Amino acid sequence: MGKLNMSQDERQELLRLYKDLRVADVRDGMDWNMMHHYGTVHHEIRPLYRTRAVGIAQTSRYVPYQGTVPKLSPDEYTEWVKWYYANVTQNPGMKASQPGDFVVVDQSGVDVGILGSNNSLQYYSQGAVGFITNGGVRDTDELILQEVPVWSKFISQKMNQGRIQFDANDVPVNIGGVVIHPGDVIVADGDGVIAVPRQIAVEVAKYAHQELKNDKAGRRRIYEAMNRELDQTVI
Ligand SMILES: O=C([O-])CC(=O)C(=O)O
Ligand SMILES: [Mg+2]
Repeated sequence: MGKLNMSQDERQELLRLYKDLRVADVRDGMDWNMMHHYGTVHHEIRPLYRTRAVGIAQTSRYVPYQGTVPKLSPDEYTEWVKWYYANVTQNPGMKASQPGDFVVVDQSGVDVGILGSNNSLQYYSQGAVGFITNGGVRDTDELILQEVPVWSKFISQKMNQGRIQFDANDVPVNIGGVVIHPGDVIVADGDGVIAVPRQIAVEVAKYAHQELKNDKAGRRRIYEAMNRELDQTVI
């Protein structure tokens, strides 16, 4: 698969349209486009902490390691791990290409913490806005401290070597029952993750905003009746 063919104009427009939408609004916008069956990533994929992120999918896929681990001394193993990360797993793998990327990782169910506090911070510093994997994350205390927004299926203590290998970048991947294509819009918050196919993203945003607007007005009336101080969710 080649590089994503998306103009900067389209990218900026999609990011602008989705910036303030809640996952629930986007869900509604999909329903309003007869996409009831699609977009919602399985609810077992959860945020590490309460946060939100909106970005454009940058995908990569990993599969179980098909080789064997040679019998090595600990010092030889240090070298082997370097070789493994440079050639089999991380370095040829996930990346952030540009600001606004949502890093989407299909790790084929392998029990490793493919995302940790180091690699995710690196991609975050390069402009990635969020991370989702259908597998594990590790270094979770630091991920929370660093405020890197991550959604995952589980926490895993394990490193990659001997367990998982890189397969492909920029391909459609199955994340929690949704095929996420490079260029799809990803919205994630405390309610989980939803992916909007790029082809319908403008239409979906239109009706998502309709729902958000109605919801704000309705809750604002209740706030006022309660004499409750208004916050940014109702103004
Ligand atoms: O090294 C890894 O594969 C994942 C990790 O712990 C990190 O990036 O901090
Ligand atoms: Mg680490």
